[in-house]
Parts: sequence; structure tokens; C-alpha cells
Amino acid sequence: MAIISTSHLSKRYANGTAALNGVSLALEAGQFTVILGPSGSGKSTLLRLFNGLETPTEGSVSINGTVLQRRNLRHVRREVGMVFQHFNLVGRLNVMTNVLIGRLAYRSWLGSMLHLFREEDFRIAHEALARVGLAEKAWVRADQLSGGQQQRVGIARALAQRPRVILADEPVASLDPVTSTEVLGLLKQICREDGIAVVANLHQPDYTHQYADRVIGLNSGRVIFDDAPGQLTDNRLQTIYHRDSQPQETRHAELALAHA
Ligand SMILES: Nc1ncnc2c1ncn2[C@@H]1O[C@H](COP(=O)(O)OP(=O)(O)OP(=O)(O)O)[C@@H](O)[C@H]1O
Repeated sequence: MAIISTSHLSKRYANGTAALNGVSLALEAGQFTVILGPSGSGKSTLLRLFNGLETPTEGSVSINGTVLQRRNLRHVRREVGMVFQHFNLVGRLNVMTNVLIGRLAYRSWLGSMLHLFREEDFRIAHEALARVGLAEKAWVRADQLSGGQQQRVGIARALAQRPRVILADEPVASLDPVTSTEVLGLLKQICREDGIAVVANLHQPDYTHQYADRVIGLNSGRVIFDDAPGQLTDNRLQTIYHRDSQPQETRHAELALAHA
């Protein structure tokens, strides 16, 4: 069964921008999916709809067979871990506390407010940190870590949720190439070992060959490519990054950047 599925999903923002148009997808467990597309094509909107941060204008999103609705949001969302470009850690808190934040959805409202964690939460958080190779940094302030280490903490926080899905919005855009491959390698390993569906928005098509099982190309809010990375020829890539109103030089610059 698909872990994430969407049916005729559309999103129009209050200012009238049509960010997504009729997207129907089924993403499988244990699959690493990369979403590519030019700036403004709807990649972030799609991920935000996957975890209920945005509500669809039309269509629906299901996680593990449950349609996301306002009333089940908290329950369903805990199955969906998020990893962000700028890590979204609380810098003045230690690493362990940042990872424990991934456990909040399993605690009562009061427990969450008071940050009352159980022994089990500490055990799960510690396991997650060990998994990303940072167990010895548990009591260090998060802002004392390197960017790559902070992103690993972000992944550990997602893992502490015991998720079925990890959504990664530009997870390596702030990292150097070596660290980027380490982070993507870690996500791929987790995807395989835990049978988690990983969905990552990337600006670098070159990484797709190494990490993606499936590539989805968005343009103007529509899926215009959905295939294995081996099928991503230069022509198809140009189609994904095509913009009607864009001068040719800008298009070439965007493609060159994407290949950098
Ligand atoms: N909160 C919002 N209100 C209004 N319009 C929005 C909002 N968020 C995004 N948009 C618009 O929706 C469209 C899709 O944006 P989105 O951020 O999903 O694209 P993206 O492919 O992730 O872009 P990038 O690669 O630059 O992050 C864009 O035209 C954007 O300006």
C-alpha cells in the first residue's frame, strides 16, 4: 500500500497563486523520492500539504490510508517527520532536548507544554542520536555543532517520531558537497533499513542518480516527469526546468546552477 497518496491535489493561495494543479501520486514505503523543479514550481507546497501544514483547495492527501483532516492532524502528523534546509533546531538548547522535541506528539498537551518526557522518550532519542553518529554530542548546545552535524540532529529528531515518512525540504541546500552526500546517504540508509518513505525536494538533479529511486518533476504546479532517475535525460531535465516567460539566458543559468 502507498504510504503517501494524493488525489487530484490542488492548492491556490489566498492571493490567487495556483501553486499546485491536480497532482495524483502514490509514494511507496522504502522508496527515496526526489522532487525537482524550478523555483516556484510548487515543491515546498507539495511537502507542506503532505504533512498538513497547508490545506488543499481541492483533492486530498492520505498518509498510510488515512485522509489528512483537521481533526486527525495531530495523530497523523506524528507519522511524518520533517527535515529542513536550515535545520530548525533551537540553538540554545542541547542536542538531546532538540531530539526529544520529536517525541512531543506522543505526549499530552500539558506534558508537551512542560516538556515532561518519560524514560522511554530519552531511550528513543538516544537511539536516534546513536543512529546518526552523534550520541557523544547529546549534551552539547545545538548551535555549537557544524551545519552537517546540525542536520544530523534534525534527522534524529525526525527519527525520534518513529515516522513512516520523512519529508526533507532542501535538506542539503546549506551544506558543502561532501557533507551533502553524507546527509543524503544517511537518509537513504534510513529509508532502506526502516522501510520509511523519504521525499526530498532538491535543487541538484545530479544527486538523483545516486540516491533517488524515483524522480518527480514539477513545473507550474503540475507533475511533468515521474520515473526512475535513469530516465532523466538532459532533454527531460530541460523540460522540467522550462519556463514560458523566462529569458533563455536565465533558463541556462538555472540549469547550470542545477548541475553545479
Ligand atoms: N504562503 C503563500 N502565499 C502565497 N503564495 C505562496 C505562498 N507560498 C508559496 N506561494 C507561491 O506558490 C508558488 C509555489 O511556491 P513553492 O514555495 O511551493 O515553490 P518551490 O518550488 O518550493 O520554490 P523554491 O524552489 O523557490 O523553494 C510560488 O508562486 C510561490 O510564490
